[in-house]
Amino acid sequence: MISVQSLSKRYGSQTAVADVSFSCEPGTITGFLGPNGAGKSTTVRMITGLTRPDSGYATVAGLPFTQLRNPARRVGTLLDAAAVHPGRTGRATLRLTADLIGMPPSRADDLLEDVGLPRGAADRRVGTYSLGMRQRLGIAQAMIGEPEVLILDEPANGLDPEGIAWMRTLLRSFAADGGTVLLSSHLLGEVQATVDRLVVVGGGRVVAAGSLDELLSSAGLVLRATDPRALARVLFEAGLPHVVHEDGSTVVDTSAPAASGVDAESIARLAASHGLVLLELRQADRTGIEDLFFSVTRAGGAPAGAGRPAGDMPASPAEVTR
Ligand SMILES: Nc1ncnc2c1ncn2[C@@H]1O[C@H](COP(=O)(O)OP(=O)(O)OP(=O)(O)O)[C@@H](O)[C@H]1O
Repeated sequence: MISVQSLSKRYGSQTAVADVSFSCEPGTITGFLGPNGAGKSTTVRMITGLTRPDSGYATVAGLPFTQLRNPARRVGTLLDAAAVHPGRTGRATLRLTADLIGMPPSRADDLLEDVGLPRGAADRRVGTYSLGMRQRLGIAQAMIGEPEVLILDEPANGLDPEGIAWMRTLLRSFAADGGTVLLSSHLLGEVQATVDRLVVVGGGRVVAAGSLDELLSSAGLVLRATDPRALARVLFEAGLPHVVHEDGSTVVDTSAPAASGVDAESIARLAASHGLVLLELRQADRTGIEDLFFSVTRAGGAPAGAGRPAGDMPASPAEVTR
């Protein structure tokens, strides 16, 4: 469990993080998204005790990070994969960490295999590693203490598509075993395929938060019927806000209060009850998370320091900050 309560941080006149709150539950992967300079790293550094907040606090596994005894046994962190001694081998690096936190050397050897750094690579000096290999080593280091929480800053950086798929499987299995994951990333597609929940920041503030399904489905439902005009009439009579597009599709705005509780099934039943044949019925997530990302960061992502409160944002379907 990670709990972040009203964290704020300024550097001189620059607001890096302003009143950020969210929580990450066991068994879930939370994506922490935002454009460059949005305040992700500063927030992660405050959660992990590396940066002191001006106000607010964060707890991990029930305590402020700095108060955890042997924190690596509770919380695994990957904040900078480059911050590893280049002269040591991958195996020596992991064995040293294992020794420091009271884990057996065999744990290091097992993890090297698990993260895809077999003997040949594990016994080479880290200085010769590619960025993707360093990320794999960094993930192994984060997991070596068998923690219950993982906090990873841009872990997919430098991984090839096979590596990204591997990491996704690894994190999903960690969460399936009850682990909590906070994953900061600007790789929108990667986040979409991996996380259950999203916290999106812009200009140091949370501009959207919620489950992935909730945030994506807030774009609405796309319908296509054999008789689009009859469909529009039925939707109008049902009081459901909708837009008919030139290509013949109709989008029902399920984020509107009048459409509260409306989902694909209720729309399908409504159409069927009027004898309408639907050729298509799906969430309006064609551009998916990318659309969400740009809409919320445009809306709330004033440059850090501009001090624009989240409440000033134009109403947007993605505005479900809780
Ligand atoms: N040590 C520092 N001193 C001064 N300003 C800082 C410091 N650290 C961060 N900032 C500023 O705070 C803001 C947020 O930075 P932060 O690194 O947290 O963003 P980010 O979302 O992690 O960005 P990126 O994706 O580029 O890493 C930026 O405007 C940055 O310039």
